[in-house]
Amino acid sequence: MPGKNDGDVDAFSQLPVGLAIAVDGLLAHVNPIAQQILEAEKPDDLLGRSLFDFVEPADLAQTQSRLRRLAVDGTPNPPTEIRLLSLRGNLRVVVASSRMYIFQGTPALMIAAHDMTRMHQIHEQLRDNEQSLRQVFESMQDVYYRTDAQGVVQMVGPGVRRVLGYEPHEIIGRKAEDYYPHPVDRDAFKQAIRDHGEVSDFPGQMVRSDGQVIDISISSHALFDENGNFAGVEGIYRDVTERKMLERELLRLATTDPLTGIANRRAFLERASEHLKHCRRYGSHLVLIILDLDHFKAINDRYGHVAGDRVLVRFVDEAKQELRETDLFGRLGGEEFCVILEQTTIEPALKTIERIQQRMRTTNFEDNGERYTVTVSAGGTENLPEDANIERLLERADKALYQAKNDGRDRTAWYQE
Ligand SMILES: Nc1nc2c(ncn2[C@@H]2O[C@H](COP(=O)(O)OP(=O)(O)OP(=O)(O)O)[C@@H](O)[C@H]2O)c(=O)[nH]1
Repeated sequence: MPGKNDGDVDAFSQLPVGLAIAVDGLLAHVNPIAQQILEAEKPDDLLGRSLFDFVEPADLAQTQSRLRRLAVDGTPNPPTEIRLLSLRGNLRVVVASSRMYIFQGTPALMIAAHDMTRMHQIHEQLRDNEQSLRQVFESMQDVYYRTDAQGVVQMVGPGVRRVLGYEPHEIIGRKAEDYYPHPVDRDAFKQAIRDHGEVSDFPGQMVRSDGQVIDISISSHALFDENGNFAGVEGIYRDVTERKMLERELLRLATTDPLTGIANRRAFLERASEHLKHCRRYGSHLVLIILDLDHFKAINDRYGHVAGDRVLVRFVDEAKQELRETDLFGRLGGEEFCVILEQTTIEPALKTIERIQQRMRTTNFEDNGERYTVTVSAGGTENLPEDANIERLLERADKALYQAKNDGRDRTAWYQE
């Protein structure tokens, strides 16, 4: 016998939602979309079966209690997310609401369900993607950051904890330049961004929360608003302190004489050439002197190579006592050294060298139970306007040194035309 609402069923069936009617908990009617949701080929596959056969076990208790409540007080259930299992065993996510209904004269339950499975899958996927992105972001060695046009930090990644020792919220809202020990570094960075719109591996330094200054490398680009106005900078920076330390150490090893710690031949000649260029530009004076230990071969032969090394190291220490920080001092090789005294003339230079020679005359060495001293000969020259390179001065100083050796050693000779 048709019930008073039965005429509606056909109309409901046209709705773009899944519709199911259950009498005594058993499915009595399903529309095509409900069929689709539950992956049934024909209504008969579903009719007569319990509603709860299709509810995912985890959602079963809650669904049963909601439907029981509806049967008691008759108030329609608001839309709620429920997980279903289709006939093929696939998980379907629906948002369902239910109400009482009279079906063929019998009290029944009408359930309308909106299929959210695809949406749910997209959400899950997005959540997974977001989680992986967050993980990447969290474990990133670099610090992501974004500033506004005034250089105020708008966003900073969690890497800042490791690199600068601050929590991201402590940095956000502050000026990026507050963390630069040298304002010129920040100025150079801003200029590069202005000139090129981006920088890659740009060097700089920052101060950590514990006060330690670290070396950083920045790769960033300028941001612009919709009107094309400069709106800030976005990019990453990374801590390169260790790399810089290694680079400095490599440079030190490449430019230092390992025995005495002063400049090696190559580094000395490079710096000497710079000095000469500077003197030529400003018409200033410099004096170049080669210092050579006397009869050094005999020291090695008599007391051994290690004793010879000790003499070389001691000589450098003694000479340094008489030289100024600004004087250039290097080892040309073997027992041959070179000094460049800037902005000076022969007279004061001679006095400096004489003091070095005097120190060596009074420095006693003791090996194999014997005490001995080592003397030093020197040959010097001044720069001339026509000196185009440092080799010219070295040649002249070498000739003067030869003269000093010939004249009896332990003395200084000056180059004469
Ligand atoms: N112990 C030591 N000896 C070195 C080193 N480099 C070079 N020599 C030695 O220094 C000696 C230099 O000898 P020579 O060039 O003949 O000069 P010299 O004996 O000082 O004689 P004059 O310069 O004419 O006074 C050689 O025996 C080299 O083997 C070094 O790093 N350590």
